Amino acid sequence: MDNKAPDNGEFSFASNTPRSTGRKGLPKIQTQDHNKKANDVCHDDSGTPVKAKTIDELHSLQRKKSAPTTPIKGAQGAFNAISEEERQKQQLQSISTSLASLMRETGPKLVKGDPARKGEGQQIAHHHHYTPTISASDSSLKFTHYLHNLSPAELYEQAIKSEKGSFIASSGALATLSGAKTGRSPRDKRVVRDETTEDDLWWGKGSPNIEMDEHTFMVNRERAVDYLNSLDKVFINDQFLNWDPEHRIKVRIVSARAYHSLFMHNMCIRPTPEELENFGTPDFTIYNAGQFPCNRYTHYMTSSTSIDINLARKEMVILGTQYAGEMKKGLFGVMHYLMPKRQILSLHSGCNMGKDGDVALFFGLSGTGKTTLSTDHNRYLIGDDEHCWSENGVSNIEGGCYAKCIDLSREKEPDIWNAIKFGTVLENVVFDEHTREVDYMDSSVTENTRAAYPIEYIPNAKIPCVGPHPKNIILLACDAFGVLPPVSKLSLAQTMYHFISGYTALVAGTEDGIKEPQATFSACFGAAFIMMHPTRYAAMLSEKMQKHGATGWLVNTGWSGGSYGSGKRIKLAYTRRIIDAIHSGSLLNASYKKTEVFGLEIPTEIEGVPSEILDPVNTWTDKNAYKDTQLKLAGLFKNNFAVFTNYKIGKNSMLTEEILAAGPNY
Ligand SMILES: Nc1ncnc2c1ncn2[C@@H]1O[C@H](COP(=O)(O)OP(=O)(O)OP(=O)(O)O)[C@@H](O)[C@H]1O
Ligand SMILES: O=C([O-])CC(=O)C(=O)O
Ligand SMILES: [Ca+2]
Ligand SMILES: [Mn+2]
Repeated sequence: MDNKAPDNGEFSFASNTPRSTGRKGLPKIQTQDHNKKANDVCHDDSGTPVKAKTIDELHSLQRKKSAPTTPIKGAQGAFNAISEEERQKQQLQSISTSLASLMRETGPKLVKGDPARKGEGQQIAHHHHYTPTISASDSSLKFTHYLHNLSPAELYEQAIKSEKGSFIASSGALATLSGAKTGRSPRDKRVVRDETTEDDLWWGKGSPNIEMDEHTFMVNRERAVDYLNSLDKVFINDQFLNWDPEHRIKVRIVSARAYHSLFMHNMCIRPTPEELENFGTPDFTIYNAGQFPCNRYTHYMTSSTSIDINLARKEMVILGTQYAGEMKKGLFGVMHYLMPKRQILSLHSGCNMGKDGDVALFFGLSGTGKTTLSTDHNRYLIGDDEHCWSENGVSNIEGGCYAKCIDLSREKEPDIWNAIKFGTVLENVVFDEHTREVDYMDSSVTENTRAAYPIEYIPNAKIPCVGPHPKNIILLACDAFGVLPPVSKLSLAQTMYHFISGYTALVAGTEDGIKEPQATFSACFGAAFIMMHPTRYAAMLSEKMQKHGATGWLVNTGWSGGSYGSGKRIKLAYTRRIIDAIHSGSLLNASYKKTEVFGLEIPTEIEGVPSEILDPVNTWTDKNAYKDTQLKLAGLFKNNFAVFTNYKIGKNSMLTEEILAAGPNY
C-alpha cells in the first residue's frame, strides 16, 4: 500500500536490508532519538521515524479506510439526502431481517466485523429495537457477527485462518475443499409448490422441480438460520445478476464460509461501492448452511442434503452440501423463472463476440465445452455459462466463470490457465505440499475440479457483458458413442429438435455420483435448471432465431473413431478450427452432404481439419459396429423425444410438425 511507515531499524523491510549492504549481524537496536543523523555508521537506522507511538497505533496506520471512488449519490443531493448513519442503520436493518428467525424474535443482534478483531471498526446494531421477553432464547442473547462484502484479500485471510483445507496455490489462487460433495445434488433439490408456482412451473414426470410444501421449507429455513446465527461470524454478499441494467436482479448470499463468499464474489456481478451503499432490499436471498445437514425426519427429505427454493418468499436454503455450484445454479434456476415472465429467454450457454460484433451462443450440458470454446483468444468473451436473450440482445447473468480444470494445460487453454491467479477459487485440486504447485492431472479428490474467477481475469472479456443478437447458435454434445459428426449445419426444426433433446454423454463428476460417461438427455441443455416446461423456452428460442436470422449448428466435442473406450475424444484443436469456420461465415457456404439416420448436413472440407474425420463413418474401422451404434443412439433419441410429441411448440403448429420430423429417420 504505501511507504508511509518508514524504516526505523526495528521494522526493517526496506531496500537497505543488512544483506544488501553486506553488513553482518543484527541491526542496532535504537530506542530513542530517531532524528539523530550525523556520523551514523549504519545507514539503515537513519530513515524517517515511524509515525506511531505504540504498536497498536502502528498497526492502525497500516490499513487505511476505504473510500468510494466517486461521491455517493444522494449524500449531497437536495432530495433524499440521507446521512451516513442513516444508511448504515438501513443496511443493518435489512441484514437483521435476512437473518431473523421467523418463530422467535425479530432478528439477531448484529455486530459488523470479525469477532477476532474486537473493538476495532466494529459497529453494534444499537438501533435494533430488541425487547427481551421472558420467552427469549439463549440464542437471542448472543451477537451475530457479520462480514459484509469483504474483498478477496480479506476473504483469503478469513479462509486461511478458519477453514481447514484452504491454502494459497503457487499461482496465487485460493485452493479449497468443498467437503463430501464435489458436484451438485439434483435429486436433493426441492421447490415450494403453492399458488405462485402451481400453474407456472413444470411439475411431474421429467421435471426437475420436486415439490415441497411451504411449512417444510420454513422448517429448513429455520434450521439454516439458527445454524448461521449460532456461528462466530457469517458472510454477507450483496451482488447483482444480469448485465442488462433493465433486468438486473439484486441477490444476497448469507454463508458460513469465506470460500463461499469468495466464490460468489467471483461468480455474481460485483457492485461498485456506490451501488453497495444504495443496495436496499435484495430481490432474492440464499441461506447457505451447507456444513449443517437437514433433519432426515423432516417431510420430503430423502438424504441429509436439501436445496430448497421458495419463489414466493424469494429465498433459497442450502443444507448438507458445501459444493459452491449449488448457489450458482440455484440462482440460475430462479432466473429461469423470473426472466421468461418478462419475455426474456434464459439460456444455459456460453457466449462470445467477434471483432465485427457477430455473437455466438454455445449450448451444452456440463463438460461439453461451453467454457472452453467461448474462451477464445480471437474473440470477446461475454460469458461462459448463463445468459439472457431479450429484445436488447444478449446479456451475461454472471460476473465470473466456472471452468473445469481436470487436465488443464497452459498450451491448450492459455486464457483459463492465466486466469488462475490471486482471487481465483480453486476447488478440490491436488497440489504439492511444499511448492503449492497444482497438478491438474490429479483427480484424487474428484474429476470435477474447478476454478471460479471474475470474468475480467480473461483478457478479452467484454465489459459490460452484453452483446447484440446472436448470429450462430452452436449446440455442443459430447457424444460418447462416437457417431455424431464433428459438425453439422442444422435447419431451424433440427435446431429445435436437438435443443429440446439436449443430448450429451455426461462427463464424469459434475453431478454427484456419476463416475463414467453415459448418454443423457436434458431438455434445453439444462433440465436441472429450467423451471417451466421445456416447450416454453424452445418456443422463445425458435421465435428469436427466426426474427434475427440465426443459424443452428451441432458440434460433437466427444468421441471419434469408436465409442468411449475404443475411440478417442476429438482433438480440441480441431474443434477450435471448426468453431472458427462457423464464426467466420466460411462454413455457411461450404459444400454439404446429408448423413443417413440422423439426416444431418455435414461439410466435406474445413480449413485446418482432416477431411476424413468430418464423416464419422471414415474414422471407425468396424463399419458394422458404427452402423449399429448409430441406430442404437437414434433409438435413444426417439425414446427420449416421445414425451414431447404431445406438446405444441409455439403458436405455429407447422413448426411443431417439422420439429417432430427433424429427428432421426430409419
Ligand atoms: N474437442 C473438445 N472440445 C471441447 N472441450 C474439450 C475437447 N476435448 C477435451 N475437452 C475438455 O472438455 C472440457 C470441457 O469443459 P467445459 O468447462 O468447457 O464444460 P462446460 O460446458 O463449460 O460445462 P459446465 O456447464 O459444467 O461448466 C474441458 O476440460 C476441455 O479441456
Ligand atoms: O453447476 C455446476 O456445478 C457446474 C456447471 O456449470 C454445470 O453443471 O452446468
Ligand atoms: Ca462452464
Ligand atoms: Mn454450467
